[in-house]
Amino acid sequence: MRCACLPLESLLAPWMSLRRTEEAESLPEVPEVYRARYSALPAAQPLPPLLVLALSQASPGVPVRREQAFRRSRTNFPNHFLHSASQGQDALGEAVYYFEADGEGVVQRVFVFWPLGVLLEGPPNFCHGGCGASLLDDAFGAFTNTRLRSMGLSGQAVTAYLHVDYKAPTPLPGAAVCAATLDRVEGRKVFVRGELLVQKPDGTLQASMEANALFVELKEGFASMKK
Ligand SMILES: CCCCCCCCCCCCCCCC(=O)SCCNC(=O)CCNC(=O)[C@H](O)C(C)(C)COP(=O)(O)OP(=O)(O)OC[C@H]1O[C@@H](n2cnc3c(N)ncnc32)[C@H](O)[C@@H]1OP(=O)(O)O
Repeated sequence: MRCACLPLESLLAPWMSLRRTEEAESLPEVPEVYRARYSALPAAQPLPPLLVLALSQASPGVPVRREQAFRRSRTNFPNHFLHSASQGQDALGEAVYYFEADGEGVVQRVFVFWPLGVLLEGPPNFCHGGCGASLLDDAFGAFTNTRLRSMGLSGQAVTAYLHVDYKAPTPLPGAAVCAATLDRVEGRKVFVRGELLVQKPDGTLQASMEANALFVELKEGFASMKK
């Protein structure tokens, strides 16, 4: 039977080998809500097909808006765990963050595409569970903090707990999309839920991990980020 899934090269290339040239490039302006953490995609960088597939399945008929897609700013966060220690040839590739906002500009969902190389292994040929949890935590953090900022709040919240259910192995090499959305809010407490999606051989998406988390907005903010 012919596999309907996206070919591996289209999942990984060119995102696995992308190297930052932020300073050298003239990139489009990024809206203030996203600017603290994200920079625009270079004009020549296509949206990853797996990300487009996840978006079209989550919101059928809604056009994908390229200007809502970003990458993390390495200039602002050079030491970020997922973009320093664990990134590189055959490990994590370059993430693409896509934010969905409502008519008032309030962030409602985030989708984060990650190329996954063979060096992320836990079980043979499958992604380490701790790596998947990190990717989900990162997507949940991206969602919570940009959502708060889009509502005029501090955008400085941290994980209090993260619960992950591993539903199926995540194949390597491969790619995944982490999706995060709001569960509920109680004061400073933001409850988030989401999943890590991979493509099955028949081309459909499957949640290989499901998660929920509590983020707490910091009373005082990050000491290092006082304006
Ligand atoms: C210039 C601008 C630039 C902006 C740019 C943005 C930068 C934005 C960077 C984002 C970055 C994200 C990155 C990814 C996410 C990480 O990886 S974050 C790193 C991992 N997380 C941590 O290190 C957090 C460590 N924990 C803490 O600091 C503190 O425990 C917390 C979570 C802030 C809470 O402390 P607190 O503020 O003193 O609040 P506390 O009164 O203890 O609890 C508040 C409420 O939460 C509940 N709660 C707290 N913990 C729990 C728990 N584990 N279980 C259940 N309930 C709990 C409490 O029961 C309480 O409930 P209520 O009584 O109000 O109903």
